Amino acid sequence: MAPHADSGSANGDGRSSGNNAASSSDLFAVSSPNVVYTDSEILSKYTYRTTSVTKNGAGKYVATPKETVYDFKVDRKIPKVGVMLVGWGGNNGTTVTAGIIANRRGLVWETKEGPRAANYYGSVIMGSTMKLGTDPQTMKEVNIPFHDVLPMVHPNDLVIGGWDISSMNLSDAMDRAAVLEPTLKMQVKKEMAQMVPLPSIYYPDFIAANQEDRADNVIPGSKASTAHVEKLRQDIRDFKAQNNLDKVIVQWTANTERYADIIPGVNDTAENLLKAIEQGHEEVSPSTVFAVACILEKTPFINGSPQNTFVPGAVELAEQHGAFIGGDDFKSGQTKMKSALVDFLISAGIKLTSIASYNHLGNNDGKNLSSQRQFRSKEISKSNVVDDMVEANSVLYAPGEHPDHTVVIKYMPAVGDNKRALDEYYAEIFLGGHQTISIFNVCEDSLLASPLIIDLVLVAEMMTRIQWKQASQSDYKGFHSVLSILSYMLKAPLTPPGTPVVNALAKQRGALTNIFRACVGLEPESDMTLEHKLF
Ligand SMILES: NC(=O)c1ccc[n+]([C@@H]2O[C@H](COP(=O)([O-])OP(=O)(O)OC[C@H]3O[C@@H](n4cnc5c(N)ncnc54)[C@H](O)[C@@H]3O)[C@@H](O)[C@H]2O)c1
Ligand SMILES: O=P([O-])([O-])O[C@@H]1[C@@H](O)[C@H](O)[C@@H](O)[C@H](O)[C@@H]1O
Repeated sequence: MAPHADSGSANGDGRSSGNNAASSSDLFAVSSPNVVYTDSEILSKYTYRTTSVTKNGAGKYVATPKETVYDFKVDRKIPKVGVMLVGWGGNNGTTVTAGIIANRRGLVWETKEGPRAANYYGSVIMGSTMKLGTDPQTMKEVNIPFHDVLPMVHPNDLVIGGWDISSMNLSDAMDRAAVLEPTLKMQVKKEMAQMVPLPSIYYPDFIAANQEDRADNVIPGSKASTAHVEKLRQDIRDFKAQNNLDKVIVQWTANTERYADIIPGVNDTAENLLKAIEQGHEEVSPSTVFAVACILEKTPFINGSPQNTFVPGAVELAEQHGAFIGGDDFKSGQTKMKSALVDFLISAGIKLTSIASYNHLGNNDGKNLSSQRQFRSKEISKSNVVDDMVEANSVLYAPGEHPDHTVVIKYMPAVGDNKRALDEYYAEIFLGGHQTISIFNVCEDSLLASPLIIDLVLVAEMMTRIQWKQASQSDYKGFHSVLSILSYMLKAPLTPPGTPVVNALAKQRGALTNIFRACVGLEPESDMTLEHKLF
């Protein structure tokens, strides 16, 4: 039976934006000489204001305000978009698929707390708002749904497909995942039973040996090959054609792999990586093969897991082909909390001295992470999330000084997908005092990660329709291949080579918000509210 994708047709009484029409925000228009709406584009002239800081001969900082004028161009036509998940049959893959079907059909289901209706809670794009501005009469803030700031795809309209080394159809896999209420599952299982993951590549050494019993849906070959790259490229082309799509976005939500060694002559450059794949080098991981296939297909590829999929050769290849990549590791619960709490403590002048992060979970992800080499990938992504905030505060921390930080993950099958996260934050406060913050956080991991999968698709796709140039230039071009704008959804944000990593959650959200605002000629969100102070 040919693998089936989710239909993606926006029917039923779920909300849909209606595909393939030039979309204009019904909610607002910007009235400015710097913003022009045509039928197909939004053209805006944006003055980007920053402060350049240098040191003079006396070692004193000199802060110089700087202005750069950019022209942005947004394609208003909302395309028909497909998303292909690697690891489609997993907890996240089945959950996000069921969630989109439930929203598209406006489903309601009974629970012991009463009826529950489909929603997109936990999606920053679908569940949050941004300040548009202030009403001059009432002096009150006017906030709009984040999704309405630019002509973005609606998740109800996404067509879903993907690959898995497990042949289980999505309905049985949803049962295996044990994430959703039976009263919801019974309403979507018929559609999901028709969805069967495409066979995938499987190189046993990269994931835990305990995953072997799932691997009954495998493309022949246990190491990288050009044939594997070409097969995956063909899969993408077939999916696009079969579903009459304008675009496809691919996301890795398969198991966490061990780190790949970075080997000069093997994966350090684009040329060497392609040659290593051709030669079947055993240090090229399945996720890197997927990344290469997507780059060559100019299909955005996002890594939702912590392994170093984007070896230097893969990044260089993406840059050469002008293809978008993003990652790493969905920032869903314990780490999301950490990236907000650490920012709060340190920016409040409280000297955080130790962070103990423990969690246990019982899903297949936890089973895979019970293997040391796969855990190490996750330990890295969960540990580095405080670095930027610590380094930014030289009042509290001497160069090289940082809080103690430990990460522990244990596999406890009994709790399934409902991860228990226990954190202790210990800090020095005024006059030798201490503050101890203990958090017990039950994260239903797949219900927290699935909305991020949606956000990553919507933002990555939107970025394919945004171009820029400096006012003095003639030709527009796309953003850099490494989509650091995705950082808010990721634990270990990938950034263009040589650029800094920002983990502070508020800064990440600010970047996403203000870049999208700039694309319609609006100034960054400012909480100065001078209009409420200077009168
Ligand atoms: N809150 C979260 O759930 C969360 C947060 C951050 C990161 N992640 C990461 O997301 C990934 C998926 O999480 P999950 O809970 O869905 O895990 P899961 O184990 O339920 O699903 C992973 C799926 O990937 C499949 N798979 C493994 N290797 C594959 C390959 N080479 N090609 C295709 N499919 C393959 C497996 O058969 C399985 O169905 C994990 O790497 C996890 O660490 C999850
Ligand atoms: O909650 P969070 O730190 O963002 O991320 C989660 C970890 O706490 C958990 O141990 C791991 O199994 C999940 O894949 C995910 O990474």
